[in-house]
Amino acid sequence: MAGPTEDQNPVLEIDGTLINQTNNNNNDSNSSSNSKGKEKAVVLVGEENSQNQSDREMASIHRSGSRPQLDLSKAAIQGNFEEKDPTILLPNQSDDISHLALDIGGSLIKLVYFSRHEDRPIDDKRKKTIKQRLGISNGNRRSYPILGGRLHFVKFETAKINECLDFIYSKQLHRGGMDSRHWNPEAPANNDIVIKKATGGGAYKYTDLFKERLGVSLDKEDEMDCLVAGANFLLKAIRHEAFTHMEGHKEFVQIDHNDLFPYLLVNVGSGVSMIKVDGDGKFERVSGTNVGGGTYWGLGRLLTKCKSFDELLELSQRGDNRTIDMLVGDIYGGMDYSKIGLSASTIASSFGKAISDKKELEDYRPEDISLSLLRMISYNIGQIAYLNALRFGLKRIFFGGFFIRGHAYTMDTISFAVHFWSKGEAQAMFLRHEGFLGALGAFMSYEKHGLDDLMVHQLVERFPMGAPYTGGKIHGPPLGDLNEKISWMEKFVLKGTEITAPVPMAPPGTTGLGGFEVPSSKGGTLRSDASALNIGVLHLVPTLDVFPLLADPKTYEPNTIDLADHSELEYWFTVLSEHLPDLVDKAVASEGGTDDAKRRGEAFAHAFSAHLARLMEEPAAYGKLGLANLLELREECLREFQFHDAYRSIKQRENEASLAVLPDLLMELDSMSEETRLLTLIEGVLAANIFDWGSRACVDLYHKGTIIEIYRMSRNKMQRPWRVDDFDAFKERMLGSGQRKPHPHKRALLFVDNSGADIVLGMLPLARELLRRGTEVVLVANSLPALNDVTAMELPDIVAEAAKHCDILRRAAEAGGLLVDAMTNTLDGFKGSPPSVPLMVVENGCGSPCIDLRQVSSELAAAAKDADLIILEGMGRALHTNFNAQFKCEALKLAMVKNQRLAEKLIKGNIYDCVCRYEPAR
Ligand SMILES: CC(C)(COP(=O)(O)O)[C@@H](O)C(=O)NCCC(=O)O
Ligand SMILES: [Mn+2]
Repeated sequence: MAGPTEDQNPVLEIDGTLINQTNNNNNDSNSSSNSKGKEKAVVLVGEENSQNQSDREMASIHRSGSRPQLDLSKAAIQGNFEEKDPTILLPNQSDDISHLALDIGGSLIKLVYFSRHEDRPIDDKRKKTIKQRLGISNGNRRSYPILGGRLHFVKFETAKINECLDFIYSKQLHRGGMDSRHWNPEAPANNDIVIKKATGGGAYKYTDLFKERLGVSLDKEDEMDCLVAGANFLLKAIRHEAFTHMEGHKEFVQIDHNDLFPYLLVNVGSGVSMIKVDGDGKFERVSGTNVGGGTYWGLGRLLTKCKSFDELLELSQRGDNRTIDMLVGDIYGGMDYSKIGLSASTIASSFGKAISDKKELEDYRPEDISLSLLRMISYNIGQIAYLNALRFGLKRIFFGGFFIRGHAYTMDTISFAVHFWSKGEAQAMFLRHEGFLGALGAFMSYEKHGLDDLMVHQLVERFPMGAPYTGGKIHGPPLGDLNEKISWMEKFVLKGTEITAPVPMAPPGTTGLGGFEVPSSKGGTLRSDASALNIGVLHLVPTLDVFPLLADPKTYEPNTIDLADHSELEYWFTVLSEHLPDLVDKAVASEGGTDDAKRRGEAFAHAFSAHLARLMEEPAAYGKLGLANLLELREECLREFQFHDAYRSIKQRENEASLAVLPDLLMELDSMSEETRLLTLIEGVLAANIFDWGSRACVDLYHKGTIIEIYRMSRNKMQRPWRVDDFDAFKERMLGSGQRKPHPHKRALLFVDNSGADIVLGMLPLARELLRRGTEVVLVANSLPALNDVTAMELPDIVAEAAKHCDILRRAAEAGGLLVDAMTNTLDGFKGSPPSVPLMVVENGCGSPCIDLRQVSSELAAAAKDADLIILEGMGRALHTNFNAQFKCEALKLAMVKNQRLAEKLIKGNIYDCVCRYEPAR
């Protein structure tokens, strides 16, 4: 396995005698007080050892445990229908508010429920002023309450309906909250009759049981209506919902919303329905077959004595159908029937060998019987589906229903049949939420819930760990609190395999040439919840938007590195695994190092490792996987175990130390010519980007020397040309050439990265230069913490501190609403100047070191409208993601590459090389 190598060969060397001197003097920020200019700038980074009281007491950020609910301050609005994104808020209600719909089938109960977790609103002045400044109106899009919350998918065996009822009860999903038609937040929780939407035969069969046990009346919805509504919703709203599966290879299909209809929906449950879908609510059941999942299970049970569907499926993994199926080769003496295109291995007759053999049932292996049966039924469904697609001229066929269960072999077999009969013209596609179409459709039948209006960028899928149900499969009673979640995690770890063991999936080539080979994953056991783990919780975040300056959102791909390449996946898997112990230490320290924090730290490590293991086994398990997703998953996992900001004290210390040397740096900059200053500023950004606690090589450096050494050395390494060096083009745009003086940019969006030197000594001075030139500056920072990245919440204080030493920053921050009280006593002598262009701060909508510009905060989208320059800074935002992104306006991508492998791969360079990529407007 390839592993990180850069720390064995560090290219960056620290000179002088202080290299091995452990820097314990964390408070030594005064050592810079006499320094002038960059050579003497002293900023200290210490060991992570002095978690002091004030750190612990620092106000923690109370946000959603997951993707930020971006408009928390509006939470108080409560149903003002004029607002763009009004939220439903129950006063005095601080817990989850939940709603549900059910699909009660013959074998499984599928439950979709919604929870709205109420976050404590933050009194964030920045938000109010930024909204005013940017003129974010709350006008148009919606005229009714919108869901901001989460959609959960859970399933139970119908035979164990009591477990389902217990679950509903313990989650209080049976209580009020909506009437039969629409959300009704004002409805008293103890309504006498509560009506819940349900579909499937069980909605009739179990009416009384629901009434008796939960006091709930089931409002029946038509099954076909629900299937179609569910499928339409998923195909429109989830980016990586549909995929093809051929010969073990899974590929996600980007569905164009405007070109979705018509399609054939094949729902394979106990029986099979084939539905031609022409639009929302427009469909016709054109065909079906009684040979479906129930047939496989029923016949299989009789023939093999298997106790469950999953057991039967698992058997098939080890089967060889040639012992029981009659093949073309059996008839043609081992030869192909090539004249009509049939290979010797083609099944001529399912179970055909059984007629001629003088064998009894006991003489056949149950494994072979199961496989033969599975292929017979899958081919048959695939073939009938194709014929119906042909009949109506439909290009696309989507297969759903619980028969498929994400089972590689089943999907391959169906795909092969469609491919074979259509001669490659038609394609079978599968849905990640295959089993939940009906339940989702029933949920959608509540009017005016806003779901049908959600766009693909407003849904974020998350994969929680440490809950008793993962991706639809219940593993125990629901958990009341974090403590129970951790206990559950510990139990799982003790048990050993269940959640940490990867799911064995058939490797590529499952069906082999022509789809007629036996499964190649012999001996592997299919986990019963193999498919269940493939879906997470859908977070509905109505305030997310597509970044409007993307040149082409349709072709935009945030990730530079595709982890479908297994060697890449292995490499990054190793990097993240090796970083884990240090991260856990930091996380635990950030919570005061208590026993509780240690326990949570361990649970986090197990949960994250389990995710990594799962993804190593099947990279596409959670949808298309890029490096940005892995890095985000880590942050999400931390938040799930309530580590809100693992690097809080490090960030604070580095900010203070950097702010202490800022005046010297500014003074030095002001003494330079315009041209030298611009170069020094860009150098400064690149050099200061070395302060990155996510890079192993950098963290090793911090342990070897003081920050002044690192910073000085980093700046000394800045000789041009950089590995990617478009500085001259950027300079020409900024300063012109000869007599030509270019017009300044109107508004620049600066996507900032790390705290400390990175923001204070790198990006803020650059922002100041732009302001000085008359360009409005918007600092775009994370909504939630990730590593040592600076957040939008933290920035106003940093700017205010910096503004004490700088009149340009002060006036701009005042104009931008960042400073409420005008300050006096400024140091750099610009008093009496005219009002400044504003300096603003907006949050980007993410809590990750990377940024997916298809899903940003609405305030960033609003700020982007007038921007003509984007500056993306750092490895996460400018290299791992967006390195290849193209924009409608000018873009400058600045980063130091702090990983040897990435440097080689991306820029054919070495660790600590720099990227300064300038791209004119498209
Ligand atoms: C997590 C990061 C993207 C953060 O980098 P940044 O955006 O702060 O420049 C980067 O540190 C990273 O890719 N780290 C993992 C690789 C390594 O340890 O070498
Ligand atoms: Mn960073």
